Amino acid sequence: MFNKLQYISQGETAEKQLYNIHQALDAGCKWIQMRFKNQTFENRIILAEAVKNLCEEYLATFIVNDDVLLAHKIGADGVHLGLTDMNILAARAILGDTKIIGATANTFEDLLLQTKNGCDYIGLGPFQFTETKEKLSPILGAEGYVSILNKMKSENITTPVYAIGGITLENIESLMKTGVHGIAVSGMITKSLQKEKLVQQLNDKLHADVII
Ligand SMILES: Cc1ncc(COP(=O)(O)OP(=O)(O)O)c(N)n1
Ligand SMILES: Cc1nc(C(=O)O)sc1CCOP(=O)(O)O
Ligand SMILES: [Mg+2]
Repeated sequence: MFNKLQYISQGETAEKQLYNIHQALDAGCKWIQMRFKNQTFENRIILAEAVKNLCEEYLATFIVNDDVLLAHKIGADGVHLGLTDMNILAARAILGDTKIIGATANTFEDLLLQTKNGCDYIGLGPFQFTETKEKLSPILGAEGYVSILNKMKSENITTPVYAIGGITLENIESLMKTGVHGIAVSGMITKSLQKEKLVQQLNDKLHADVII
């Protein structure tokens, strides 16, 4: 089963991205999504190669945001695709069955479509406002997760769901109670001055027994 904590990278330059990813790995993150927007393919491939090597060294899973062809070219562990990115079926045809394909959802209808198309996990959000992403979909709040996760249960959909968007340490308990498998975070880890302690605290909360 997938790790319960996914770190999504930040950084205006390739150097800053690599630094942030290295810090997250040193702090104990075992799943990295490289999110490096508005860059040339060449810049992204240079960074992706370096991140792939680093993740191999740290025995971490490495997925690429948005770009199926880049993920395929460098042999990443997978991709994360949003509602306006490449379709999951098309991505599966390129990457095959062994690679991870994550998909974004904001509603139960999105989730139904993405799971029918065979994604491996869902990134469901945003939980709350975040400055990390522009053009956010409507905010779900804890109630949104309860409603969507309950519908999933009644339809016997078992694809793991990751909560995303503005998540802080204080939110984890209530989010885990909704039945999500884990969380995907960017700002919280990137900005932390005590990353190792934070990742330990996150993992403790993510692995605590919750009564749903
Ligand atoms: C785990 C996870 N969930 C959701 C997203 C958002 O993907 P997308 O909607 O394609 O937006 P961008 O990240 O591409 O701006 C994600 N990246 N990861
Ligand atoms: C990349 C992304 N996607 C979102 C969605 O709702 O689909 S929210 C988001 C940003 C996640 O970063 P942070 O933890 O800093 O808020
Ligand atoms: Mg995208």
